[in-house]
Amino acid sequence: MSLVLDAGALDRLDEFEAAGFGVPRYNVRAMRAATAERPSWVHLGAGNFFRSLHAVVAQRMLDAGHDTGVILANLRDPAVIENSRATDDLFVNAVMREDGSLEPTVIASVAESHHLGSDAGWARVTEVFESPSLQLVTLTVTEKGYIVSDEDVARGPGRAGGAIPALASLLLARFAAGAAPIALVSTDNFSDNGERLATAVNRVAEAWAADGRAPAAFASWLQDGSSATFPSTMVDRITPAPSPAVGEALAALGLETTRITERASGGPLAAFSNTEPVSYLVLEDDFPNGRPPFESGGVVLGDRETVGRADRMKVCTCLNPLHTAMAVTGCLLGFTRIAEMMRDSDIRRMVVGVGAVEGLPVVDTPEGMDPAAFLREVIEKRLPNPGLPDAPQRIASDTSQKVGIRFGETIRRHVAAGSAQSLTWIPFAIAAWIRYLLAVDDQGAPFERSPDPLLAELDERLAGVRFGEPRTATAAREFLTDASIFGVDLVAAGVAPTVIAHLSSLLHGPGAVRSALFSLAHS
Ligand SMILES: NC(=O)c1ccc[n+]([C@@H]2O[C@H](COP(=O)([O-])OP(=O)(O)OC[C@H]3O[C@@H](n4cnc5c(N)ncnc54)[C@H](O)[C@@H]3O)[C@@H](O)[C@H]2O)c1
Ligand SMILES: O=P(O)(O)OC[C@@H](O)[C@@H](O)[C@H](O)[C@H](O)CO
Repeated sequence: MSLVLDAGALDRLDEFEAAGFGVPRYNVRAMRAATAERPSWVHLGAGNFFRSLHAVVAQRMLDAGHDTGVILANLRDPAVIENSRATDDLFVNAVMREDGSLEPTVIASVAESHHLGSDAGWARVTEVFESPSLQLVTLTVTEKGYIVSDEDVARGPGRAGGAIPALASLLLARFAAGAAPIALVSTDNFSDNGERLATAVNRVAEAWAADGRAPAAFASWLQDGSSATFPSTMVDRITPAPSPAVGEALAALGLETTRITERASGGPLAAFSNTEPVSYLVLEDDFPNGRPPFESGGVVLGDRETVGRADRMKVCTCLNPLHTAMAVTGCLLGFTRIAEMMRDSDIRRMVVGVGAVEGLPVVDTPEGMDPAAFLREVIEKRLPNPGLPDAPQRIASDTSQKVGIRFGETIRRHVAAGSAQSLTWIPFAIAAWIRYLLAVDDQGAPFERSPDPLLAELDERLAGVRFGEPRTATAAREFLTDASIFGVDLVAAGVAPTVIAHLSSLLHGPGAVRSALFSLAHS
């Protein structure tokens, strides 16, 4: 049977079901009409993670009887929304089980999708923001998406700038249209992501209010604590970019729409997402205009403290620091799959060292969760999942935006506990990142680094550190004082000497990364 995701697919869902695909249990057309009339949820940042987490949560709520879906908006590349519309905003979410089998589901919870760079898209999303029924906006715009440039602020309201000024402009329209309350929900991988979003949006609103581009009352409205809220979240589901192998497995089930294209702005686009079985969405329950019935979508709701602890457990201790350490060493050692790296005993020891030995002793325990059990599941099941096509190269993207979040909190806690000087695996991971930045792999061959907004600046700052010259490791000392990168001044924290010692070993020449890793793993 040949299964095609197109405008007629909604009439052929029985064929998808017969071929083994999960299908929506609700009337998709009725959901779209209800959403157009009473929009409730907008998502900004139409990436893979949205498809495998938010859209799945929305589908579960719809299956359980909720009647409105998600309005998807993307700012940057028009191809992202063109890709969504090409399949009538339908896609397949393929869950890759640890036994190698596949669980595909047709997801239909995206009611509309809009490119914010087009007149029509901006007008429709503005209209949605003006609607009193809108309850929340979620974001996955990557860590760098929260950077607000001075030019963005100077440009004033409109859609030309980055994600945060665009969001502030849409909120200004909401304020002008009656100022109904709203929750603004960051679902990017920061600890305390609610606060981070609030800081970014408020900075823009205050600057516009100060130079008369927005009423002063707009900035106060955003900050009064009850009109606009910024709930914290913990989000978790390892979602690699769509992989050709998963596309082939879906094609074997009869799906025709499995082509993967490369977007001009980088990254693949497909009519499917691929992800793991485990997922967590923990939300601070602070929605001033009401909220969808998230409980029926499998979401855990809690207070700020609970969510913050869950988030720090995952982002600062039990998952993302392991990922970052694996990403940079994996790229240096020539790996292209995380699961394969987990079969390497030295790398496994590094992962245990970063998470269990150095992270767990200073982690906060979130209510109802056990960090040691969470970490065990990450190390024993999730990272080694052979079906999950995750790559160190994906995870290495934007490391400059993440290294402080991944390691800074743990280092600060060790400083407070007086144990910072005993750290060795985290300093090794930081040294490996600097070694990675030299763009020479462990064989001595050049490799292409993953995108990162600071690459050019980092090259300049680390120009004195040279492959094959271990003594140049000390040239990184000044860089290690930069708390805006590392979340803490590593020299003041007493961690810099260990980083420099590791970096010196890593700079010895071909084979030095493997040999330093081996020595540390066996010390
Ligand atoms: N993929 C995962 O496993 C995963 C899991 C947990 C959390 N997250 C969070 O979700 C984010 C996105 O992950 P993804 O897998 O969807 O990535 P992706 O590359 O598939 O999508 C990234 C999205 O962010 C937008 N974007 C990129 N740079 C931007 C910028 N400077 N300003 C505004 N928007 C920008 C893109 O247009 C796209 O919509 C991550 O950075 C992370 O914070 C991802
Ligand atoms: O998405 P980033 O860039 O913040 O980090 C890369 C990965 O560590 C991340 O995407 C994980 O897969 C995810 O956090 C798992 O929930």
